[in-house]
Amino acid sequence: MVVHSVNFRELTGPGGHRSVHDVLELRNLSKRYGRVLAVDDVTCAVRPGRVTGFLGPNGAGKSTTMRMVLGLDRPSAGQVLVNGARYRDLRDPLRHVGALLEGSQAHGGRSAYQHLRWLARSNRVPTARVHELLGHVGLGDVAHQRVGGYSLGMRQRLGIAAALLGDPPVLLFDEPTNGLDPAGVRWLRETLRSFAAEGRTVLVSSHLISEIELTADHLLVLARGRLLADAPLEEFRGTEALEDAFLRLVSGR
Ligand SMILES: Nc1ncnc2c1ncn2[C@@H]1O[C@H](COP(=O)(O)OP(=O)(O)OP(=O)(O)O)[C@@H](O)[C@H]1O
Repeated sequence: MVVHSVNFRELTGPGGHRSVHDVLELRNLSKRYGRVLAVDDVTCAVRPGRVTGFLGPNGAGKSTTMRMVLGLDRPSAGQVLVNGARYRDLRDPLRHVGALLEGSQAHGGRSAYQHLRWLARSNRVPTARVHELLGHVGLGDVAHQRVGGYSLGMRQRLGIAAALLGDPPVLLFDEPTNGLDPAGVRWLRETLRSFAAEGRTVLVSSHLISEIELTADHLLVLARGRLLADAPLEEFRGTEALEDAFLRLVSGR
């Protein structure tokens, strides 16, 4: 599959809404599921103009945090603010926050084009952008095929296109490299870096420490729901390999 390198400024964005101050703030955020405290009093700001890597072992609370940002899960305490507003109070939310979450998929019976056009209409995004994005994420040739027949990597590309539809200043990606081939992984890395260079706020979770090392400027580390680090990557790593610094921190040694 051919993947184009993208200058997203060339795309037809809805425009006129980007603010250089689009910060994502988590304030004393907690989420409890029964006896499990999945997110435990997390306070931090995810800032624009850089890629923030979100690291943590399985079950650390990363996906739960991202779901709360998008209003898909209700915090047990605390709040999430996108540029000072709660997600549910945003008009045309896709124009403020774009997200690729695990398990967020298009209906298998629809084509990629139909899925994106439906999202675009419900968020007042011009249909022209759907055509452009499908080409840019490398799905132009299969745009009218049923999503049910797509490979994992193709589904990820569709999810990335959906996240970009509203040209949002804030982007969340939960394990975005899942299923991507090496060219796709590189494309994604360059895409995330270019978003940060454009002044967007980019939060990306991954278990691939080496990939985060190549992509992120800043790190948030979560373990058992608690925020253990909020630091520039260079500072966090010090003289160690990132993997060693991370494993030492989360094991408490
Ligand atoms: N809907 C739910 N109901 C009950 N418990 C849940 C639910 N969602 C998450 N949890 C629990 O909350 C904790 C945090 O899970 P979460 O999926 O946020 O972690 P994660 O850091 O994204 O993990 P992974 O890296 O494995 O995807 C886990 O103990 C998980 O079992």
